[in-house]
Amino acid sequence: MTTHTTTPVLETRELSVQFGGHVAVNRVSCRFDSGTLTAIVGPNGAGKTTYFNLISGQLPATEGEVRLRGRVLGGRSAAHRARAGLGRAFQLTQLFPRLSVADNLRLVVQAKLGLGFRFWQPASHLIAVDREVEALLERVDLAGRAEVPASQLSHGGQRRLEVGMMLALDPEVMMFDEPTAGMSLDEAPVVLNLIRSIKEAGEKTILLVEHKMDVIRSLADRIIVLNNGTLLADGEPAEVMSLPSVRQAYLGESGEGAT
Ligand SMILES: Nc1ncnc2c1ncn2[C@@H]1O[C@H](COP(=O)(O)OP(=O)(O)OP(=O)(O)O)[C@@H](O)[C@H]1O
Repeated sequence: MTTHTTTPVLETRELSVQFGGHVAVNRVSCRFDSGTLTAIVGPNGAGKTTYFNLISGQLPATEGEVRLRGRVLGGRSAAHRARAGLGRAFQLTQLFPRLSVADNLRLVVQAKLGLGFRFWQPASHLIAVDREVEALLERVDLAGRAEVPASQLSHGGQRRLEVGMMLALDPEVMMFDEPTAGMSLDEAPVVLNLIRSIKEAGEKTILLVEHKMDVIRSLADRIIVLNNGTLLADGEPAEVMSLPSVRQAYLGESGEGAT
């Protein structure tokens, strides 16, 4: 049995949720450390997004706990968990569609800096906010679209803006649920390179739900495999993906997509 001497950044213990008679996530215990990127994989309906929802507080657990730096988050709301350091790039639910791209980011930056939404601010605060917004626009490759309403961005642009909003919060834990889904071939690398650079900086704990094997191979230090809500395997990517039980469950008996 592995013994752990340090407190992980994030931990789930026996985390479970049941919908009616169906156990969608079943006693999943996992630890996630700083500077690591863990891919959460599994077949459709395995419980990946539900596991994310339990961690981020979108969904209350039936049993078990989520701990951030050792502290049980209990029934804390998603907003509380975000403030505590659990960030998630949502799927287009956080944007203010009529506000410009820059203003969407500005709202988050102001909230993060504790400036709220007061109209009158010292000039030094406004300059700091503008600088931060400009840097974020560059990072998500939206500098050229800064004044466009968020609703007019492409799907991929909106998803990049959401990533920017999560970066603006600068949470300790960053959760990405299929971050390149629906993106064009030239948009996806922007997000993948961004995730890679965050990982290489080594300060964040990154969780990634992803189906694409090439993305997983290029980014993940570790894979956890869910199947029918249960943790099937946990370890180094090549090793885990070669396990017969994983190939059977995740890739199907044909082994399609295994390479
Ligand atoms: N709110 C809910 N009410 C009832 N059942 C739910 C709810 N949310 C998820 N489920 C069920 O829980 C199971 C896990 O769903 P989940 O979306 O987490 O799977 P997933 O691994 O993310 O799948 P996919 O790869 O297709 O996105 C599925 O059987 C799903 O139908």
